[in-house]
Amino acid sequence: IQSPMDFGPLNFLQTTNTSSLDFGRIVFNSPSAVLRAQSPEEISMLLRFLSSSSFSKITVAARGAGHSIHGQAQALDGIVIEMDSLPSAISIHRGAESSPSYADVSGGALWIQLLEESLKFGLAPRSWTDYLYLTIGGTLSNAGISGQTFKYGPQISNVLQLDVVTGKGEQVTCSPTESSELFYAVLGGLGQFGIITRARVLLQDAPEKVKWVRAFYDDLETFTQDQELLVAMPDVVDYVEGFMVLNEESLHSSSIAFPSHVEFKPDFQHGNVYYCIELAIHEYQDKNTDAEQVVNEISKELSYIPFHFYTVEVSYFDFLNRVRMEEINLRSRGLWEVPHPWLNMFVPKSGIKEFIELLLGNISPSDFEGLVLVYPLLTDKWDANTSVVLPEASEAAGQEVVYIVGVLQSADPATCSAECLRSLLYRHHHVAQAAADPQIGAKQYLPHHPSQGHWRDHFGRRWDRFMDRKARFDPLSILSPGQGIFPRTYTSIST
Ligand SMILES: Cc1cc2nc3c(=O)[nH]c(=O)nc-3n(C[C@H](O)[C@H](O)[C@H](O)COP(=O)(O)OP(=O)(O)OC[C@H]3O[C@@H](n4cnc5c(N)ncnc54)[C@H](O)[C@@H]3O)c2cc1C
Repeated sequence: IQSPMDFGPLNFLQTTNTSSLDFGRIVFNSPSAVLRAQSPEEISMLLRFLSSSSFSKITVAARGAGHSIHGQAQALDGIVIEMDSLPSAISIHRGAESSPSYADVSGGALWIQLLEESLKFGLAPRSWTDYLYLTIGGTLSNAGISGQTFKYGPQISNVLQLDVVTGKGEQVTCSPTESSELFYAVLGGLGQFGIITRARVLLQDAPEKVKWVRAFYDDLETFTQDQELLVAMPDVVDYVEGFMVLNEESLHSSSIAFPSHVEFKPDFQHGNVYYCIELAIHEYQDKNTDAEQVVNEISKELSYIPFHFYTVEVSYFDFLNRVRMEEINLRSRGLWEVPHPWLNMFVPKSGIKEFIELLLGNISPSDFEGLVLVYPLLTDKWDANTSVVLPEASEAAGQEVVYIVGVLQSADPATCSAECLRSLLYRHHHVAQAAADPQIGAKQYLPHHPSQGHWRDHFGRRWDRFMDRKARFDPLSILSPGQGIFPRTYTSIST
């Protein structure tokens, strides 16, 4: 950028503390300028200018909360738009008989803000992420998954309408019936087709309380069988997740938000690994629900290690905001702002055993720092028109169980040097590559790939559609360069 004045009335900052930083702390690409946009019109003005200037090589990344791992919201020598500068503009609409309740909310607002606002009306979104300090636009650009996904689908299955500024600078309102190609492209679209400035998110009645259960297992097969039993009961169960218990520390750190004394004392010698199922049942004061009884009945159906079944009751807000407690704890120990070489994979049910073996062969369970999440999703709750790709075998088979495995590892520089971090990244890359083999048939969630060839493999038979959508909505490849999918094109287009 020669001078900020080149862009007329837009006010640029040279840089901010956050524009080259993300949660991963692995990639630090500096932009040339930062726009703290005040309105979608400013974003549109910038993108219109860039796509009509034939000399421009400048790229643009929307930055939500910057909770990516590999610089996906960064723009080397380009422009970062910090989306938190837009007014959060949350408005709640209560539905009548046949029309659903929904919220209109800025793409730059955080899910926690939407939760706080909607709870004032006794309403809340149906589908969540585990952590709420992420933006609406950031998670909708990926999928947005958590323990409710088996029941309601990912967050991208719970959106009625979007306002988007395309790579050409056009401001478009889109939905399943209006500019539907753009609507589906943007959902799970990795920021490649447009910038989400407003989303209309489905709401439902919020429960007051939640019965939150943890049950422990000493073998993978029983653990996954019980998880699959639970996701087959969407009428009674509201949330299902699970995690691996690899060492004492992982047992302790995962229990911070769970207010119960857990008596479980596993023996980690001889390479033993344990598992924990987490489930929740909503409690509504004004509906005739007896969550306690539901929990009792469910406990009879499950095959956990005898007696290691723990129940607590917490407010719905505290339940949804549980990871915040872990964040506060980790921050107090200086362990939040450290590198995070995370790997997330969708693994078909048929390959989960082999995948866990592969993973265990490539991590060191005794000193693993962080959490490994393992829980099932049901593919029929995902819309194949969106840009997310699930494992292809599962897509073909209609309703099917796919596991999400989240290797949420921390690399504290005090114990893990730069060399150690490189080695963790290398091992995760190796796991991702080996698991993509048809034998397991896994695909990355929140994907990160080193070359366009890898991206082509990632998208598989959906690659042509992804490219067509790019040509249509961001033909100069201006948007989200940090994903590393398309190189910037310099020729101008007529708009
Ligand atoms: C502690 C933690 C917990 C997490 N838990 C979960 C979880 O439970 N489930 C889950 O699904 N994910 C989870 N994630 C991952 C998270 O959903 C993604 O990293 C998501 O991208 C974060 O949103 P963000 O606002 O920080 O996005 P950013 O990192 O800022 O951006 C991500 C990508 O989206 C683009 N983008 C950002 N805003 C917009 C917009 N408005 N319009 C278009 N493109 C945009 C960016 O350019 C970038 O390419 C977690 C991450 C962390 C760090």
